[in-house]
Amino acid sequence: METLIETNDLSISFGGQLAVDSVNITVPEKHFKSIIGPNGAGKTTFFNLLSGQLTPTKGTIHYRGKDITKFSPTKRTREGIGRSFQITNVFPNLTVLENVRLAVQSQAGIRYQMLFHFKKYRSFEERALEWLKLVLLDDKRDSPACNLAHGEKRKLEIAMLLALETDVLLLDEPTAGMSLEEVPAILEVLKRIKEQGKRTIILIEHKMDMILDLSDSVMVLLNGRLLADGTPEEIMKNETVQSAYLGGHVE
Ligand SMILES: Nc1ncnc2c1ncn2[C@@H]1O[C@H](COP(=O)(O)OP(=O)(O)OP(=O)(O)O)[C@@H](O)[C@H]1O
Repeated sequence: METLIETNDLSISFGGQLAVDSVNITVPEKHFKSIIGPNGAGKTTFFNLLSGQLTPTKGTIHYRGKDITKFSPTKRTREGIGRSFQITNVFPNLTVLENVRLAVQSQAGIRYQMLFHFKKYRSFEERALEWLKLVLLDDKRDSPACNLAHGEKRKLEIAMLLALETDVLLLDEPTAGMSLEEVPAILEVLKRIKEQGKRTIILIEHKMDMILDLSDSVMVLLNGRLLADGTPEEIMKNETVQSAYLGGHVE
């Protein structure tokens, strides 16, 4: 598989403190990589470096062999790296379907065109419905977005991200703030996206047990440094990971 993303010596410091410290990773195409680590380990900062919200103090990021270290978030999305919150905010009074349709239109590059042919509009809507089906939210297609439960809103965000058709999906804790009942539905959505076999997924997740099955690899950050990077089995067996992050209590 072709390497999609490669970081070299990637580092950023805030006020002299290294939040991400010389991280080297490679992510192949169609790979599912999870990032774990305790609070303050640097996971979100690392994500912000990948998506372009932050510029590194040192090091580089390559995407398909191209140096994108200085690219803006918008330019990175155009290149193929999508992150859910880069999407224009969900419009609360529009329906679920309309929100996704707008994301489809945006991907087609006609966001600012007020009038277009009805047939084209229908094809955008059909495409939007496909994304809604993939995230198991098509039954809510006509609900205003503001009426969705928290878990459903996260599904909507994922559908809108999918609609941008980027090769890479950066998902920052999709289950955050969810009730226990809502978590399996998001897991199912992630599984479906993975099974489609089209995207490379990089995911931050605190609920480690839930992502082990899905992940091709797991990277562990601690104090900004890459403590380990390997298959879920390797990570679970890794003694440094067990003592440093898991407190030695891995079943
Ligand atoms: N903009 C910033 N300015 C100063 N320090 C920052 C900034 N962003 C992050 N940090 C610091 O960098 C370190 C890593 O934070 P980060 O949010 O990336 O960790 P995290 O692993 O995502 O944590 P959590 O699991 O709690 O979200 C922390 O010490 C944090 O205080």
